[in-house]
Amino acid sequence: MAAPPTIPRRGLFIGGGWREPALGRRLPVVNPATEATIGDIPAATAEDVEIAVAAARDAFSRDGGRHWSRAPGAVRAKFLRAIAAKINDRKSDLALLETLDSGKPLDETNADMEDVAACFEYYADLAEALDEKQRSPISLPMENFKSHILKEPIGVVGLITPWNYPLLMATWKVAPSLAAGCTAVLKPSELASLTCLELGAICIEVGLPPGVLNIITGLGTEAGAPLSSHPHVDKVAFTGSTETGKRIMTAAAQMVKPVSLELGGKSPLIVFDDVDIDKAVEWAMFGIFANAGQVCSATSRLLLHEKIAKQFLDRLVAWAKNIKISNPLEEGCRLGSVVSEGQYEKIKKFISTARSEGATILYGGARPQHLRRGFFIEPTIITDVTTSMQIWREEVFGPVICVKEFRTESEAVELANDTHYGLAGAVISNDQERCERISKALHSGIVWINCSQPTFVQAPWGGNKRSGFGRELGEWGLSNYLTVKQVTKYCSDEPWGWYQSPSKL
Ligand SMILES: NC(=O)C1=CN([C@@H]2O[C@H](COP(=O)(O)OP(=O)(O)OC[C@H]3O[C@@H](n4cnc5c(N)ncnc54)[C@H](O)[C@@H]3O)[C@@H](O)[C@H]2O)C=CC1
Ligand SMILES: N=C(N)NCCCC(=O)O
Ligand code: NA
Repeated sequence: MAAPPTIPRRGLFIGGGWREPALGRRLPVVNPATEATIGDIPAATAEDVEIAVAAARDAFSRDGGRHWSRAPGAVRAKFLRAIAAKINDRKSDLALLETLDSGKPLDETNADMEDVAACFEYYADLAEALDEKQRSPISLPMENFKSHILKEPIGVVGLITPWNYPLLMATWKVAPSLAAGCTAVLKPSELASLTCLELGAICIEVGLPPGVLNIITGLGTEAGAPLSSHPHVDKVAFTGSTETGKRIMTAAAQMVKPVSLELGGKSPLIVFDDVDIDKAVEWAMFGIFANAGQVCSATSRLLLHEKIAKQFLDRLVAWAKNIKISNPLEEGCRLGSVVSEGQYEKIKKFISTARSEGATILYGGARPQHLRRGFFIEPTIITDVTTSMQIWREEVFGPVICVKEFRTESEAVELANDTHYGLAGAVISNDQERCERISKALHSGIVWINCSQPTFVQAPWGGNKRSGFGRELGEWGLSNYLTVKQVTKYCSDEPWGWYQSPSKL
């Protein structure tokens, strides 16, 4: 097991430097795998939001935007690449900090740090490519006119992010918004902010112009809410719960401020009877037990063809028993703790409600016996589920999968779409045409075929229905932070000639 590092004591990152919160308050940092308090983070309030937004506004318009918002994309790309390089240099200490803060297995946080660096690199490329896309002509039906397009940064953006992939979810917003030329105020989750604060330290090291990125930690109600309603914030991008998403959209609506929302999910995984059972079981496990199921796209509803259901569940239980559940710093850990006591209690409540509604806890459902402290929950498999049960309808955000059987393809699709959410869906079958049909029939923004969860920075990410709207990642992620301006020019020497000219006399 790696030695725990000391937890850096940071301030709020505003205007290029550290600053104590106006009210001087701090919040404890809890390691959920040990329940120990291991440090603290600043607790920003509306006073700090004012200062951070002012710093971002100033950075947006300083020197007419010459050094950032109107600079060539290549200038911004240099900073994004420098950040990526620092993330790579510090990969293992960042992974360790994030594991201590969130309970995620070290192998997962290491992979996440690689994704963080790759995301900064990717948007550096897109920032450069943006220069070539400027002034693209629009063809008009009148030759007296010429028109072209400018893609401009939307302004100051508020980025409010969750704890499940603390630095990665922040990066999905920070990298494209800075690539676009926006300046930003990031508000990470109070449950896991350590690595986002380290991003502030990295911004200092690479000499990012002051105020381009500001990072304020604190509670949602105290720091997130004033950010989402701030009149000088031009857009809010949010990932988190559907309830908080509604609040943010309501606050933003008062100023007709655009929002993009990446919210909860209850995504299905459909398994047909023509599959290699063990391969399919492993994807089903990855879809719900990776990151202890605290994934918005987790495939938490398993739909099994009745012909293979029994055999599949036997193998699923056998594989689940084999998962290494341990302190997330231990080598080979595949299931750490969940993020907090609150989340732990919430998951246990979901399991007890399922039981009292008549479902069967086929496997798991409790604290692993060998772990006395920490917010650990066994991988949990729930059967005998009806479509009116809470466990079928609501997002658990824990290592809990519920199972139903189906007979026909159309029944599978109907069950899969029986949800208010629409983030992701997955199908496993050897019949490629069937997979194609199902990928069209699922009401979701993401479909995985013969897998669940692999995520690539190049491909669009986001949902439908109550999973939100807007797409992150890929070129869509950049468009989120750009506005499109048309510039139309009259280029004839002739007068317009609509009104009659008065006589000259
Ligand atoms: N879709 C996803 O990726 C996530 C979904 N969730 C779901 O949400 C449940 C609750 O978890 P929370 O951490 O409480 O999620 P949350 O949605 O409240 O938190 C996400 C972010 O929003 C901020 N926030 C909270 N209230 C706010 C407000 N009124 N205005 C502006 N910002 C606000 C939080 O401080 C955090 O930075 C989880 O059990 C899970 O079901 C949680 C995290 C991520
Ligand atoms: N990096 C991977 N594999 N997944 C990201 C999931 C993002 C989310 O929960 O919103
Ligand atoms: Na924590």
